Amino acid sequence: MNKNAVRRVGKANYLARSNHSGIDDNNATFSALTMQQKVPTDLLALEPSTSQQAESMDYLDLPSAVVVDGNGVVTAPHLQPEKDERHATRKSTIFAMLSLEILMILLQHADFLTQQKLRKVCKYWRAVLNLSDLQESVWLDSQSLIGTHDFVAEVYRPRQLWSFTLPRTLSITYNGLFYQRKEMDGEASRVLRKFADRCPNLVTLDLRGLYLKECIDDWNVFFRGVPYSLTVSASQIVFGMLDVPEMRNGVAQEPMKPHRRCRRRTGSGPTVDLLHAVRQVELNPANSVFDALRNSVEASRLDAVREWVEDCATVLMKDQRWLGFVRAESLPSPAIHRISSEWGDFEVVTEPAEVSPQKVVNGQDYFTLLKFAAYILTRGDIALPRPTPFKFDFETDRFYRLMGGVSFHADFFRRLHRGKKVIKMASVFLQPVRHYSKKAAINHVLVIGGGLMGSGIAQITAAAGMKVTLVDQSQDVLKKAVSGIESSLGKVARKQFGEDKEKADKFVKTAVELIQTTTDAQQPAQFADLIIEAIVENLDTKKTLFTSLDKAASNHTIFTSNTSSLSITDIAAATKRQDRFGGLHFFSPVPMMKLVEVVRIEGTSDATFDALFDFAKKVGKVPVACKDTPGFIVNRLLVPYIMEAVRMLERGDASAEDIDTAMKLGAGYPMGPLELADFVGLDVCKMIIDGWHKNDKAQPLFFPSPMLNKLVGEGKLGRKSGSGFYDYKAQQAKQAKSGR
Ligand SMILES: CCCCCCCCCCCCC[C@H](O)CC(=O)SCCNC(=O)CCNC(=O)[C@H](O)C(C)(C)COP(=O)(O)OP(=O)(O)OC[C@H]1O[C@@H](n2cnc3c(N)ncnc32)[C@H](O)[C@@H]1OP(=O)(O)O
Ligand SMILES: NC(=O)c1ccc[n+]([C@@H]2O[C@H](COP(=O)([O-])OP(=O)(O)OC[C@H]3O[C@@H](n4cnc5c(N)ncnc54)[C@H](O)[C@@H]3O)[C@@H](O)[C@H]2O)c1
Repeated sequence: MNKNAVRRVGKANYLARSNHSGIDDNNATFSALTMQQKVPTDLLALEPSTSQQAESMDYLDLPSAVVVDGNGVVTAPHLQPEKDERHATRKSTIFAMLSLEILMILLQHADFLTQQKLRKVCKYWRAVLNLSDLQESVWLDSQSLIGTHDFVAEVYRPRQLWSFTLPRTLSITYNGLFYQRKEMDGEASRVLRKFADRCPNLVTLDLRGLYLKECIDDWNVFFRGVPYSLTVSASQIVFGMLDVPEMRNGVAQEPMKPHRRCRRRTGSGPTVDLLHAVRQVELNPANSVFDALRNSVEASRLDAVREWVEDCATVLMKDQRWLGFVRAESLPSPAIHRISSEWGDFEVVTEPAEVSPQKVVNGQDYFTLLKFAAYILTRGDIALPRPTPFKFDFETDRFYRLMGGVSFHADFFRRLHRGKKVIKMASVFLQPVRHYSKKAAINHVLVIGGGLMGSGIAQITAAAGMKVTLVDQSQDVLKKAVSGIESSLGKVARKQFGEDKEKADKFVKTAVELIQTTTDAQQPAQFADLIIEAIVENLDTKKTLFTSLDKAASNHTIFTSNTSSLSITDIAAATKRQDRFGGLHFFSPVPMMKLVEVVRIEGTSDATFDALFDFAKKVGKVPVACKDTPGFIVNRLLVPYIMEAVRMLERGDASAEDIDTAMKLGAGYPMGPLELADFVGLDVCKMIIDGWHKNDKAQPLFFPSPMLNKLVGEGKLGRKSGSGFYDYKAQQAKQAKSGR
């Protein structure tokens, strides 16, 4: 480890001064803490505020944790990860930019203060976020991003940005971008979109800066994918930022003015904070939602809080506010205009804010919020609302949903640092979060295997509006798959839109455009929310694939296999993500068969199972729940049935045609058993039966079939190869000619 990596600083100098955000009290904070608490003397504190300092600190070399207030990072562009080759190999390095305030809290509660004990910090941090792998979390305090969008775009290239493989968390404090609103249109919003694309499990965005209308559009884009979040952040109703005017009946009698300390500066600062205060305040103490909450918390009626949480959808509907980003309370608009004309570098947008009186927050309000959040965090038994109660209505922009995650803005702590109380509260906050995220959002699906099943799965997934990456071993197979998908989508479109060719074409085009193909599964695995494996029915091959995917994929990614006959448990054993593993057994032809068996192994978490169930519904299927028993439900019955038909044929008891006709007309099956075996693929049938035979040699039902083996040996795999029990060549040639 580089000697310079850890700087042991003197007591009076724990952290460099934070020169952003209009608050210069970090040293004061630390002094206060030093007096009150046993503050360490060998604290690792990296907050390089000059590039010189930053250079000497070389945090990329740290073994397990880096605590950097992002402010410093901007001044040290030479620390761009990609410029440092070591970065690429240093997977064990945690490049976490924790906010200074959180660090302070950690310091109070983690007696970690030696380099060796840094892991303890990680533990705490993990506890806060319930991250299973801190290595993949990045805390971006992007106050630092002010005026540095190029830098950001440069540094956080998709392949380089670790947060792109985040399991669940990326926190972006986004106020800086407000100040630089002109840039917001271009580079920054491009970067933002990338974040949003790549971090569908984004937990918290504190978008203080997204005040401007054009920013709000970005905001929309941003939040489409945010599944888990309750943001509690009223902090920007800032103490010390405003000269508080006389209030009558809760209404400011004159426009608020920026505090003299907070005159215009060249960084993020009061403008941002002030506007945040008027525009984007979550759980705003001035609203009735907050009152209800406060009353409950203060009266220690925790059940009422629970009710409140569970009921918040209703409350919000009634109040026409959003939880999380509650529709803003607003300062009296003259105040906005005044500030606007004084500071003059931003546009005032009054829409869609509702104008209503703004109360000034007092310390008690903060505590209430803090208590509330701490309570939510620490009560594992609270059933936090699932997304469903929140009508996630893109049309009306009600896009924010309350779910399992809770995030604080660090300003809670900043503002309260003087009281011991906050430390106490923070200790509550730091309790492990047991009940964290619920269901994963599935926006990007990686389908591996572009054969019969994989291409069908890719088709229906894209048709349902999700991004798909389809992987197979050769470009030829992929080309064939895409052309098959196009033609199959054409049939669906014809059925759906009849004569309306324009609509039909658009439907096909939109879906096809959502499908990308590649022969490399590793790269897209980093960005997928769900992986569906539909490759050859061979346990070793599947395990090899999953082992490599487990390394490449993001932590949050759910893995599934579409296996017909193998044990999902056996396949999942190749990975370290038993909780995010399950079976998704589709039926052939995928676009037409309505069933999906959702298979649960012992380790499958509820969240995973729910997400898979939901996914099946989202792609238009009817899911059924299955245990991981051989053949699940359908194949347990289907395999013996088809097998008996093949043996009947082998014995010469009846012809293929008669067996099939008999079962169609006598038992009402849409296809006869041999037709079906051809349809499924005789190689698939053989692999199933061979596998089961291997597992249970004595079971006569599973004895190999010479006829099946012969056909497969001759490359007669059924429909897909042009012949099997039947010959399809003539039929296929006819279809090709007629274009059907
Ligand atoms: C001794 C050792 C032996 C070993 C044996 C071991 C065997 C083990 C076998 C187990 C295999 C398991 C495999 C797997 O795990 C599980 C399975 O998938 S099992 C297979 C399940 N599938 C079936 O059972 C299919 C049964 N067949 C049907 O239901 C129908 O035949 C059909 C496939 C739905 C087709 O219906 P038809 O009416 O016949 O077909 P049409 O061609 O007329 O089409 C009807 C209608 O649909 C439209 N259409 C056609 N294709 C598509 C498409 N791709 N997408 C969308 N729409 C499509 C078509 O245009 C028609 O529309 P319409 O004209 O009606 O408007
Ligand atoms: N055929 C069915 O009716 C059916 C139904 C349900 C489930 N399944 C299951 O789905 C899976 C796929 O079946 P199918 O019928 O689509 O088979 P298929 O032979 O049509 O397709 C398999 C595809 O996987 C590709 N492949 C093989 N190894 C690969 C790898 N390591 N990486 C990427 N691609 C790879 C092959 O090139 C091939 O294109 C099997 O597990 C099968 O048991 C099949």
